[in-house]
Amino acid sequence: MFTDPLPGPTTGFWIANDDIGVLRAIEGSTADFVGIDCQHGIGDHILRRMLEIRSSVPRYVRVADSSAQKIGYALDLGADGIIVPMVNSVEQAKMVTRAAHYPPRGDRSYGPVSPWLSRDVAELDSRVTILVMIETECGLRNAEAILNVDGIDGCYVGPADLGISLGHGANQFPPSEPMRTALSRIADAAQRTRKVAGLHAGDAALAGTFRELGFTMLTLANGERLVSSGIEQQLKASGAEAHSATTNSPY
Ligand SMILES: C[C@H](O)CC(=O)C(=O)O
Repeated sequence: MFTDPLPGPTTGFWIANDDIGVLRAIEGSTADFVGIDCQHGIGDHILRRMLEIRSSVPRYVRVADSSAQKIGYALDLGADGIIVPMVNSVEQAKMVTRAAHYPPRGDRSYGPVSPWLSRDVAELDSRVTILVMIETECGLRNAEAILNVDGIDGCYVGPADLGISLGHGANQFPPSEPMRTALSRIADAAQRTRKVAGLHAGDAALAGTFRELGFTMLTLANGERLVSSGIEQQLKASGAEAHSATTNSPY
């Protein structure tokens, strides 16, 4: 849960497959957070192993959908927060907060799993951060009202999905002019509602551009791309021929 004053600029990475080693490397770095992708990336089965060891780097799980089952499962395993895809309305945002909190705030079912998790309901309830993904034309229209929902800590924008929904295409790295306008609207809505504005920057070199638009919480790359660029860098440093298959992927 983010409290006022909101955190300053933060930078994180995604884990999109079963790279527990890369996850531990990110957790041992100065990254501010890690996103674990259970929507397009890894399946739920590996999540338990990923979260069974405590980390001082917050781990936000992107759940597959906004169902109470997916949200409860990630939190029971010890996610510090959830990133919920495709949140388009106030009603959906309210359902998400209810699924993430125990009564009286919500209707989450009790079942902490990871050994290091507290068994105290109030303590468990207070550690949950909720980020909703604004990534459709409808979500953009309702962004301010969604962010205003009590219990929503902020938004996280998926530029590819938002670009597709607005008819500008998936490749928004760097963002086109109409995309910049849309992104500014979301960042401004977050500022007005005193919530965090997050976004996938897709490239470390674009971090400054997105920070200027008002996004404070950025992800730069996923584990596969981190490993890939590390391999390329090592080969180059040794004087060997260096190229990599995935370095140019936006995730
Ligand atoms: C890292 C994410 O997959 C970004 C995303 O969801 C997007 O639509 O862009």
